[in-house]
Amino acid sequence: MNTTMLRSILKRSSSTSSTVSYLTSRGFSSAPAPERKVTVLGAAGGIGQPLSLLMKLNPLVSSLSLYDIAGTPGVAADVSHINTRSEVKGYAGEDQLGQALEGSDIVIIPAGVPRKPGMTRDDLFKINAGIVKSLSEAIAKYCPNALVNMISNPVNSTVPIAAEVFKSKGVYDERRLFGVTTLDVVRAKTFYAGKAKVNVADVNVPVVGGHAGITILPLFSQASPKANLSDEEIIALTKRTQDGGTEVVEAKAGKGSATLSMAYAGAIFADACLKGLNGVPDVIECSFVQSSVTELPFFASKVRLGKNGVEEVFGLGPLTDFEQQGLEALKAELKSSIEKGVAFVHGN
Ligand SMILES: NC(=O)C1=CN([C@@H]2O[C@H](COP(=O)(O)OP(=O)(O)OC[C@H]3O[C@@H](n4cnc5c(N)ncnc54)[C@H](O)[C@@H]3O)[C@@H](O)[C@H]2O)C=CC1
Ligand SMILES: O=C([O-])CC(=O)C(=O)O
Repeated sequence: MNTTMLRSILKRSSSTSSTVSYLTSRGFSSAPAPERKVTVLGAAGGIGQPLSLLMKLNPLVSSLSLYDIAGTPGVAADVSHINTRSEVKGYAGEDQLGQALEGSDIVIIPAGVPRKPGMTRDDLFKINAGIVKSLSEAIAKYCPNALVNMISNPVNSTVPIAAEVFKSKGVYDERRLFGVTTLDVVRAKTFYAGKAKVNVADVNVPVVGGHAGITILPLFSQASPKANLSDEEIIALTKRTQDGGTEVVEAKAGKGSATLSMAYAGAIFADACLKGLNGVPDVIECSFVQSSVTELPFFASKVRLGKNGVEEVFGLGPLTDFEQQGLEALKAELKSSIEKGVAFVHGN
């Protein structure tokens, strides 16, 4: 397939979603944009590979660094043949991690094990906490100013782990650490559009809280365009959004969790970070960040992205009784997941 054909296919599909505009409106040309290095840690994995592809398509990226413990030379060679702006380099094994990270503007982390049916995201803590801790130590050493997009689960704990590592190394800046919750927003938009029978490209739904089960709180009362959905429909949409990850885990029946939709969501979020860094105004996404929106130290809500990362954390806005109950109900679990991450770094 040549570039013209691919562009025309993407153009047609873009009529259903404005969020892929970076793939379409700017086409594949090298729009004048500053040099930006994006590094993917876990680039040979189920998320890492399609995410690397999507980042290769992003004209805001000038250097794409693909790191994994193994398998990255092949992924990098493959992706590097795509005729877009960025130069691609693959790095495999810990002794190449420093080189992979040096000079990064954004580090995206989908490294770690995924769920199998019957597991919760917290069941991944045992393995992924250690992976995230050692990768965060390397980020602190080699690219302490990078924006970190944490995908590895359990996000509710891995983000606090990264924060504690950065604090212990004296490089923590809360504006530069993000838990990627974009997939919850992507799902909420899709499910809402289906139920409300509105064009999915026009839909916006904030999703707040965290990224596991009931800690995922979509605010359908703030969804646009407005639709007249019954209480039962809102309850069902909320539950489906909260269980979206499990829906995929069960459908994949032991072969992992969401990878393609997550790669899409991760590419959307990284694109928003790049736009913010480049000074594009009013870039707003939901993300799990250090927060004073509630009494919890980390919380997902809408944030404005800018040249320093998070420029503004937005409050929750008016909530319905149902959403208020959901908010109160999620706090205990989210608090204990955050504390578990903090305790892990401090060895207790
Ligand atoms: N935030 C979110 O919304 C979502 C998060 N996830 C999470 O993303 C993570 C990755 O999922 P998949 O890509 O499906 O898993 P996968 O197993 O297909 O890929 C993970 C990759 O990480 C690599 N890896 C392991 N240790 C590493 C290390 N120390 N340094 C660098 N790379 C390392 C592995 O070699 C593998 O290539 C999981 O923890 C999963 O739960 C998945 C979907 C959505
Ligand atoms: O459910 C999982 O384990 C992966 C994930 O975070 C998601 O798909 O939202």
